[in-house]
Amino acid sequence: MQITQEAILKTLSRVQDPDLKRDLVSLGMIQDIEISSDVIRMKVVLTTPACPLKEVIKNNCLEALEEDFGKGIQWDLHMTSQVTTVRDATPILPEVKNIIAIASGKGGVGKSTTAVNLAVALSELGAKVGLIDADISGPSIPTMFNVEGEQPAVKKVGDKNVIIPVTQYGVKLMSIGFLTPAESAVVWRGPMASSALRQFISDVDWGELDYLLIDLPPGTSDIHLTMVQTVPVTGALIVTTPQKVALADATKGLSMFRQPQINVPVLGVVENMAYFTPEELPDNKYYLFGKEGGKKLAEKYQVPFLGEIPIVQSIRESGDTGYPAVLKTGVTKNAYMELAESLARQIAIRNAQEKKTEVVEIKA
Ligand SMILES: Nc1ncnc2c1ncn2[C@@H]1O[C@H](COP(=O)(O)OP(=O)(O)OP(=O)(O)O)[C@@H](O)[C@H]1O
Repeated sequence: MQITQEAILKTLSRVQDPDLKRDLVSLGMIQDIEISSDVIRMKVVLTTPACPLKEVIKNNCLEALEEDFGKGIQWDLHMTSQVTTVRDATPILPEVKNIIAIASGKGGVGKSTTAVNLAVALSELGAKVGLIDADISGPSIPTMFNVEGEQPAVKKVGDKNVIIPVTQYGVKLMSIGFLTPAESAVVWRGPMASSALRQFISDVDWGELDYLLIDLPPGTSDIHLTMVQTVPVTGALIVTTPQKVALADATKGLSMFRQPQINVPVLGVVENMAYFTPEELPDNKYYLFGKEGGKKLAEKYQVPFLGEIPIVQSIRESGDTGYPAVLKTGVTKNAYMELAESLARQIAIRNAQEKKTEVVEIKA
């Protein structure tokens, strides 16, 4: 068969993205085909740099091309990515593609730890990432990133002052902890906390981001409502531990996002502290809080189960010293990297299959 752009596209229209269940050509993933006498180059544009199926897709393309055009041709497939979005260009966060809420029902289940390690993992995988610490009365992000005491700069854009986020480990950060001394016990009234979150969303110079994660306070609160009233949230990740009391609260959290008037897609459930493992013996697993509670919750509510994070001493130490566990090697790094890939994958699936989220309007 003669090798033309049309012929190549026809061949590759047989190859499907395994997650999106559509062919690569109609998804616009095959770009910039260059045919020369010794090599044929093209870009394969994936939906996220964190795509765990990169190799599978590449091999499927090469197989189809060889099948149609025979062996002996040198194909150069440049696997690249452009994170997808369903957001419109709005005045609020126009360059932010996906806004992801990290929520839990119960306090202390490791929501902030998960948010921190996910943000760093996504950045390590090549995405542009921001993280808002929306836990206004108990901010922990500055400590977990070892940036306590940092003060974000302010710059003037037109007649408006905008805050420059603090950047650490490749992630842009904003937290009330940067604006109030850590030891001062600020009692935030609901409206003040809500206005702080609104400011973090609209008065911070976030620039271009693939993923902006919002680490919410536990439970369901005014802050949750403020978030969904201020920006359209792409989806929510629910963090839980396996024991019954945590699962009952996680169910409430999950149901809140699903209420018809809120209607934020739940991207999945992650089970933190799923089992204890000594780092030097990662095959030894002790199910201190019961087994597979998060998984069963995900099954019951028909949302994806995105993975298990074990209890490991170094995860706690990493939080306290401000050097996220995902930056170290070993069992914890792998767990968080896999979780980041699963989350990015669910965001791409959600963007391909579901409508954009609308900002919630509360009628008086
Ligand atoms: N997988 C884990 N292994 C070991 N320790 C963990 C793990 N996950 C979280 N922790 C530790 O548990 C404690 C609570 O975690 P974290 O602050 O992330 O919880 P949270 O759900 O965000 O809490 P809050 O309700 O205050 O928002 C911290 O000391 C943290 O280091």
